Amino acid sequence: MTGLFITFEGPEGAGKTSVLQRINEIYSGSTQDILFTREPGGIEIAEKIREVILNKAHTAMHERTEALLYAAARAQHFFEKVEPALAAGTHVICDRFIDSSLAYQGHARGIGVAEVKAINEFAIGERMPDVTIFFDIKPERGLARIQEADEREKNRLDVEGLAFHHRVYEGYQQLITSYPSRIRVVNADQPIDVVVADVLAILNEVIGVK
Ligand SMILES: Nc1ncnc2c1ncn2[C@@H]1O[C@H](COP(=O)(O)OP(=O)(O)OP(=O)(O)O)[C@@H](O)[C@H]1O
Ligand SMILES: Cc1cn([C@H]2C[C@H](O)[C@@H](COP(=O)(O)O)O2)c(=O)[nH]c1=O
Repeated sequence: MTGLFITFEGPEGAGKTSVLQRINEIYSGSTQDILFTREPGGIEIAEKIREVILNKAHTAMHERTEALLYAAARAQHFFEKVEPALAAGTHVICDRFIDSSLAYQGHARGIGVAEVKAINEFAIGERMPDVTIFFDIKPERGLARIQEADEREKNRLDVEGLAFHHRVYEGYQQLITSYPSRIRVVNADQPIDVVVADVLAILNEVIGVK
């Protein structure tokens, strides 16, 4: 049986990475076979593309270049790491996937959701996640968390203006309406232990208890 493909999505500072790390610790030593990974990145070639996309010095990057680079990183990561794991029966939990491209490049950058979906179909075919957990937090709250986190270096997208991050949030709201059975919404503006518990409840429901 193939594994389930689960993605975490949401605005900057929503807590996706922190919760993924906590879930990883909770599931380590369990009988469940789960691979934790992230986009853009997750494997060497895609991590190199990540450095190019997120480098703050690359202010001249055209939005179409950006969309194509995310799709290229996704193709490499998907075919090299995600697809083989799913085929071997391993569940995959990925920090960001195609919905990020649809919300950030398609909606917030203004390229168009259908256009960005089309280049991603070229990159990875029509594969969508089985389940997506949306970490719901208003952009101001998420960005404030990042500002407070001294250890975190701000990347080229973090430093976009608030209006951009509002459009990202709006893009995600449209995706939630478009994919009501796939996208599950968790209130990410709660203490991290509560967010972890809410995410675990969904994971236990879809992949079984740890
Ligand atoms: N529930 C929470 N309450 C308060 N602070 C939190 C919570 N979850 C995460 N944080 C803090 O917020 C900051 C951003 O968290 P994290 O990197 O996990 O978010 P993210 O969704 O992965 O962000 P990005 O997509 O921008 O990388 C970190 O400093 C983290 O410690
Ligand atoms: C996959 C993907 C990501 N992005 C943006 C979202 C974030 O600003 C960065 C990734 O940084 P993180 O700390 O790992 O969350 O990239 C995007 O715009 N489009 C995408 O497809």
